Amino acid sequence: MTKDTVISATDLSLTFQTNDGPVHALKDVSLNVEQGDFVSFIGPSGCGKTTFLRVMADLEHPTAGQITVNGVSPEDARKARAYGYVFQAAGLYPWRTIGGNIRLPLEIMGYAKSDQDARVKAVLELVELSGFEKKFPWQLSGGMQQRASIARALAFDADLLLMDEPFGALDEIVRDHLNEQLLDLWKRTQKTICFVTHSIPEAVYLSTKIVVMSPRPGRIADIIDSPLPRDRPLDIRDTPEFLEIAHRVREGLRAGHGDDA
Ligand SMILES: Nc1ncnc2c1ncn2[C@@H]1O[C@H](COP(=O)(O)OP(=O)(O)OP(=O)(O)O)[C@@H](O)[C@H]1O
Repeated sequence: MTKDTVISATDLSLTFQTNDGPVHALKDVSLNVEQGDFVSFIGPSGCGKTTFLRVMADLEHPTAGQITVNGVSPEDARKARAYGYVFQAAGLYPWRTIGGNIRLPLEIMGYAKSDQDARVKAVLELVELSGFEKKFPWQLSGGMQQRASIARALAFDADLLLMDEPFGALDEIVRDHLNEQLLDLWKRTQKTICFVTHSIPEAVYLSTKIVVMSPRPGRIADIIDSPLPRDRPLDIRDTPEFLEIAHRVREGLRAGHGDDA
């Protein structure tokens, strides 16, 4: 672990006790995420991707092993507002404007009105939604709503962004556009991003590191450090380098699937 290590997990396991017996959601997971990394977690349904993100966010507690976030426990990191969390659904309150939705956590935390105004303006610019502050969520497209939810997660200006399949429900063209915008935002802000996805092209296009996970129990099947440059036009997806990484991800997924593939 270096001074720039944001997430450090060692032999992390989490077993849920259910009526049907124990569910091993994570088993002996070890991973380091460094400052400025864009890390994607990819794997079949139920392999523990969301659980891992929730452990980072102190929303679940590991049953074995260690994890630190910015060098401290997830609980202390949460209290220090070390991360923003973006959910699969935008989850905006329909009776609040876009600005009002972004402002809500700042209001709850008691930020001064002038500070709230400045932060709302800044994050709307970051996600290219300036001018939409007074609109209601239903007046925006699905992609724009998801950008608003990213803006809300950025409101505290945390260096770490945890994103749980934020674009999964969007069509491919919108998703391509949001992927480009997210890469641009990541480069401009130099944030560290942990991103859950089911899509191989999305994982390869976005990431500096791809974590391939396998189910039953949730383990890491492969960690791929991407050789792609940080500047990535969308058509990089047609290059042999890109296709080679995508192939390795697919192989990792296949190997992890075992006999029931
Ligand atoms: N609170 C819980 N209680 C019991 N079991 C749970 C709980 N949360 C998750 N699980 C189980 O843990 C395993 C991992 O779930 P998790 O949601 O982390 O997977 P995932 O990889 O994110 O799946 P998906 O891609 O479908 O979102 C699954 O078998 C799931 O049913």
